[in-house]
Amino acid sequence: MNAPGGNDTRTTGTTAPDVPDAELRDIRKVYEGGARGVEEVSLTVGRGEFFSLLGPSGCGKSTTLRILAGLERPTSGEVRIRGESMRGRPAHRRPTNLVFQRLALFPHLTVADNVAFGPRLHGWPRKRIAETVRAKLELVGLTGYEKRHPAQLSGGQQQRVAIARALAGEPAVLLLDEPLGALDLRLRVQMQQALKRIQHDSGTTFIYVTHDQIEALTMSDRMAVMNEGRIEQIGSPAELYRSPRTTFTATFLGDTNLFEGVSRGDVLETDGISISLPRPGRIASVRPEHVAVGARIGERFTNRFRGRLEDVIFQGASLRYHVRLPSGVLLTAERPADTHPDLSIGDDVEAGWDPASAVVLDH
Ligand SMILES: Nc1ncnc2c1ncn2[C@@H]1O[C@H](COP(=O)(O)OP(=O)(O)OP(=O)(O)O)[C@@H](O)[C@H]1O
Repeated sequence: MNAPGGNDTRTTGTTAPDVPDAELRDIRKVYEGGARGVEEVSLTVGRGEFFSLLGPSGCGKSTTLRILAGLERPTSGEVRIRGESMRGRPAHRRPTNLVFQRLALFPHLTVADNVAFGPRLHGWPRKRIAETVRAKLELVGLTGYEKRHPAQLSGGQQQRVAIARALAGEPAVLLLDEPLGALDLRLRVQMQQALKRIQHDSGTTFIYVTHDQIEALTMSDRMAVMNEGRIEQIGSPAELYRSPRTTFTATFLGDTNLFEGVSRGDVLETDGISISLPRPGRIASVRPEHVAVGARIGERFTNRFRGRLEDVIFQGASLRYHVRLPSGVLLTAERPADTHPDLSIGDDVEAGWDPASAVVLDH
């Protein structure tokens, strides 16, 4: 039987396994000239976690990552890695490594020599270097490519070499800044799965910056949604998707029907309609997949309205419906394509949802 939190066999060194791999405490960064990078960012990333920083351009993701890496000094606050303060410690002496969108592979070196570069610089014994190169290339699925040069590899393969190289020095935390941003969509999806597997198999903690919601939702164990230099919410993808606390998180992670109005007990008066909520509140979010639509829908959808079907959008596995209510409110519903009711644009339809599927938001 393992001690609490002590079931991680991947622990290296002498640090207690329950010490988180990375901690940011009240980090604030004001750039020279006064631009605000981040404000009051605090987060804790555990051993072997795949943790993402997600948010729109300029929200402070890269600033946060660069502060962790030691490439940027915080104006205030503290960075700890495996329990140790990183204050005053330069990037090359931190147990972290960085992978960027733009690869920095050495074009004149072979794949094996690229991966061996860091360990050689640190004077590792030859046998250990050879074993590391073998193991890391196996990890990223590039056994047999040792003697090739970067120019002889596809974009995805080059990115795998960059990951193998970044993992060669056994960093405590691998920091990845939009590493798949330059790849086309198909390759990107393939590489997302590959990266997730590499992270899992290596047991290394990954902190991953992306502005792509799907990427963060599909890859992360936990994630932080960032907005204007602050963290809006931290949680597992399912928690954040199902129970967003703010309008920003609800709308940034997937689509939603948002209602804002006057709260009267559990009823929200909004834009000429009244809807029942699971608890009192002024703002509520209802995901399209929770909205039923049909000529008639069941009694259990107590929030039930008649309207005009304005649009039916085929999305492959699902259909998206837009229903305009007489009050002008537009409801979006999404249903599996194989269960779609026989409806045409212009039809008078019912749309509605069970009050329990609404989420009341803070602001
Ligand atoms: N070197 C710098 N000097 C001044 N301001 C900066 C600097 N780097 C970033 N900023 C500002 O800090 C804020 C956060 O930038 P940051 O690059 O961290 O955002 P981001 O979320 O990574 O954005 P993107 O997805 O576009 O890379 C922005 O307002 C940006 O203009």
